[in-house]
Amino acid sequence: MKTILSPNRREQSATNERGKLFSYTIPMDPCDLFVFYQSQRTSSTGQRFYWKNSDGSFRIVGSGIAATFTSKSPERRFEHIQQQWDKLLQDAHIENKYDIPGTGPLLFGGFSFDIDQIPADEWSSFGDSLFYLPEIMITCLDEQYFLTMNQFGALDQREGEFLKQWVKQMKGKPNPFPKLLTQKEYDVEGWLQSVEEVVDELQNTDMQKVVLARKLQLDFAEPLQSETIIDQLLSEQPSSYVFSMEAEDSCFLGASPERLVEKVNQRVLSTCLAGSIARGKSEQEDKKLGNDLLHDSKNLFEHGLVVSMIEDALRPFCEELLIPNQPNLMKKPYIQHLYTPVEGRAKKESSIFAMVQSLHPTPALGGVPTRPAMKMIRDKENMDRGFYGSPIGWTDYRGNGEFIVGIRSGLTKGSSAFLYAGCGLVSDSIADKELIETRIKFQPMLRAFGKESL
Ligand SMILES: C=C(O[C@H]1C=CC=C(C(=O)O)[C@@H]1O)C(=O)O
Ligand SMILES: [Mg+2]
Repeated sequence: MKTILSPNRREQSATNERGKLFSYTIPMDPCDLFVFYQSQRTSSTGQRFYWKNSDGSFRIVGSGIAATFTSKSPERRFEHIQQQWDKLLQDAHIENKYDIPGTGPLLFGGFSFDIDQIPADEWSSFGDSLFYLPEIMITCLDEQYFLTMNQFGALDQREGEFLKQWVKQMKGKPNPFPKLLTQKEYDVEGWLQSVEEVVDELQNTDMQKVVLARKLQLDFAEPLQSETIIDQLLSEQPSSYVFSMEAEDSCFLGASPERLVEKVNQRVLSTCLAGSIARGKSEQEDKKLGNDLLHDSKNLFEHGLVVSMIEDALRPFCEELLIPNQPNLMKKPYIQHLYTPVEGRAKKESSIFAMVQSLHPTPALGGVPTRPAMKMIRDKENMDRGFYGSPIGWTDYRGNGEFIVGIRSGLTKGSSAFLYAGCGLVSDSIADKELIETRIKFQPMLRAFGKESL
């Protein structure tokens, strides 16, 4: 079981009990949220987050931490975060005239993949659950911009006006990458061996699927700055979610194609994503590969398990749930996936945290059945996934929110970076093919770190 939390973090957690929250939201002129993130480097490194949804219609950036939320009881972390959040909101003073999701007090953060894995040093700043209520936040929904300020103790509203003027004048480009010194692909032979052992289990037991991941390490000559990587992700992965969450000297970031769950008022959206193939070099080859994927029994099985699980997990929270019978293709640079969109109408009392808890991990990252698959991952992967493959996202004080699955992602810590990629193993998986699939999945993050390929 993990017990992390630096003294610094514990102190910040205590601010939750420090008194009344004052939160205040005002509209503002259009600005570049990413430039704002950059501009906060000197004042707030380690305390920033950035989020862009897949079509770019919703973006948020946060800087400074008004309160940190963690849970002392890993088994009950989802409820604990929710309880602390509800408690804080109970007597908060909120001034927000705008009925816009993602404005006003908002929590941004995520959960680790597996509370029972032995924690790795590189993830020490994140723990099992970590959420921030930002001091300053800019929200952009459909090109409408809002500034939210959160503070314990009365807020001087003139600060907001001052900040708005200041944001208007911001400019800048991120620094270039520091020099790459070494690159390490962890024990490929050992990983292939683990894949074969897992496949053997899948052929000889009731287990149907296990997702096995691996990691790469890159070491640079100087500390990494998260904005350098986000800048690359924003230009190279425009149709993915782009996210970053800093914690002390670390940052978890990536460009994920996979929504776990979105809830706005009662509308619920989720995504079943599993089954993969490369992109073609020509349009014709690309079409052929896509078509092969749509008819490939191994990939269809890998995908179908995700659809059934998501359906079962969301059903109790929804009055209505719509799921197509056949998957589509989702095409991203380097990769195409089998994709089934899910749409539902939430029951009035359904909370996004409860849905996240029930969905995590889907068989796109865990396996079927979940518990034995998680044990298998713990035993065979030889690493701590940390926040890789986990729910990361936001929820506002009105209960709207969105969480994605933190894949196509990596962690920076000082001058090192750790990149992660996994693949869904089923009984007819072939180890070498799965290795190639993980190589394709590393590609976007490698490029974001200035590397062409492995
Ligand atoms: C585990 C990852 O991808 C998942 C999501 C989509 C397709 C997958 C697959 O085909 O294996 C994986 O289940 C990853 O990108 O690290
Ligand atoms: Mg796969």
